[in-house]
Amino acid sequence: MKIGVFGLGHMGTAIVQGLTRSEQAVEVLGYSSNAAKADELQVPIYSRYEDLLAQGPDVVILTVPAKYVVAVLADLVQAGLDSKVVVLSAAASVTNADLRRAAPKNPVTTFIPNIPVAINAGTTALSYNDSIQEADQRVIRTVLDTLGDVVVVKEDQLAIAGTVGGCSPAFIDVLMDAMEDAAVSRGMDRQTAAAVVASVVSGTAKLAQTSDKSFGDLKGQITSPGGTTIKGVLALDQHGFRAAVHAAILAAAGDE
Ligand SMILES: NC(=O)C1=CN([C@@H]2O[C@H](COP(=O)(O)OP(=O)(O)OC[C@H]3O[C@@H](n4cnc5c(N)ncnc54)[C@H](OP(=O)(O)O)[C@@H]3O)[C@@H](O)[C@H]2O)C=CC1
Ligand SMILES: O=C(O)[C@@H]1CCC=N1
Repeated sequence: MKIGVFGLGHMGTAIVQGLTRSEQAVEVLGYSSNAAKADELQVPIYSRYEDLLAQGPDVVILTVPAKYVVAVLADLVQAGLDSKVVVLSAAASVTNADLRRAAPKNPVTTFIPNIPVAINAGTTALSYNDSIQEADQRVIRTVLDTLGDVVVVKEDQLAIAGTVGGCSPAFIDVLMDAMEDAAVSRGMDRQTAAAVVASVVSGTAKLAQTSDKSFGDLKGQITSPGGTTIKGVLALDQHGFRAAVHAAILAAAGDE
C-alpha cells in the first residue's frame, strides 16, 4: 500500500515515523516544503502535488493546519487526485461534510490521532461516514491500527474523543513536568526525577489497561488508611486539580 502524507510538521512527522517503523508492507511518501525531511524520515519527499500523485498513492493523509485542510484537498483534486484514493484528515475541527465538499468523488474520513503514533503507541479516534465502503474501512484500519489503538465513535463524539486522545498527551506532559519540578525542589537531580516520573506514568497506565478495576478503585489500592498518599490526594482536591482537568478538556473540546 502506498500512503502519501501531506504536511510534515509535528503530526505528519509522527505518522510517517509510526508507519515506517511498522511491519506492515507500506510505502510512505511525504509532501513537504522542507526537503530536509527526506534525510530525517528516510522517505521520498515531494514539493509539488502532481509529483506525489504521479506515484499512485492508495491513501492520502492530510496533516496540514485545520484551516488549510479543505483548500489543500481541493487543490489535490485539481492536481489529479484519483477518485479511488482514500483521503484521511487528521484535523481536529474539519468535518466529514467539509471533506466531501472538497473531494465529492473520494472516500473521505476524519480521524484524530495523537503524538504517540510516532512509536505505534497512539490513540486514534475515528468516525466513518456514508462514503466509506467496507473495503475502504479495511484499508483505513490497516493504516491506523499500525499506529496504535483505534477507537471508532459516532461523528458527534469525535471532538470529545479526539480531545481526550489528541490533546491529553500535552496535559499529561504538564503533569509530568510539575511532578519533576517537585522532585527537583526536594533535591533529586532532574534526570533521575524525569526517569522516575515517566516510569510511574507508564506503569500506572499499563496497570489500568490490564485491570478491570475503575480508576477510583485503582487509586483506592494506593491510599493506605492514615497514610501519605491520601494526604496528597486531598491536597490535589484542595487545589482544584480535578476541576482544572475538567476545564482543560472542555476548553480544548470547544463549545457544544
Ligand atoms: N500535534 C498534534 O498532537 C495533533 C495534531 N492534529 C492535527 O494535525 C494537523 C497538523 O498539526 P501539527 O502537526 O501540530 O502542526 P504543525 O504546524 O507542526 O505542522 C503543520 C504542517 O502543515 C504544513 N503547512 C503549514 N501551512 C500550510 C499551508 N498554508 N498549506 C499547506 N500546508 C501547510 C507544513 O508542513 P511542511 O513543513 O512539511 O511544509 C507544517 O509543518 C492539524 O490539523 C491538527 O489539528 C491532530 C491531532 C493531534
Ligand atoms: O492542538 C491542536 O489543535 C491539535 C489537535 C489535537 C492536538 N493537537
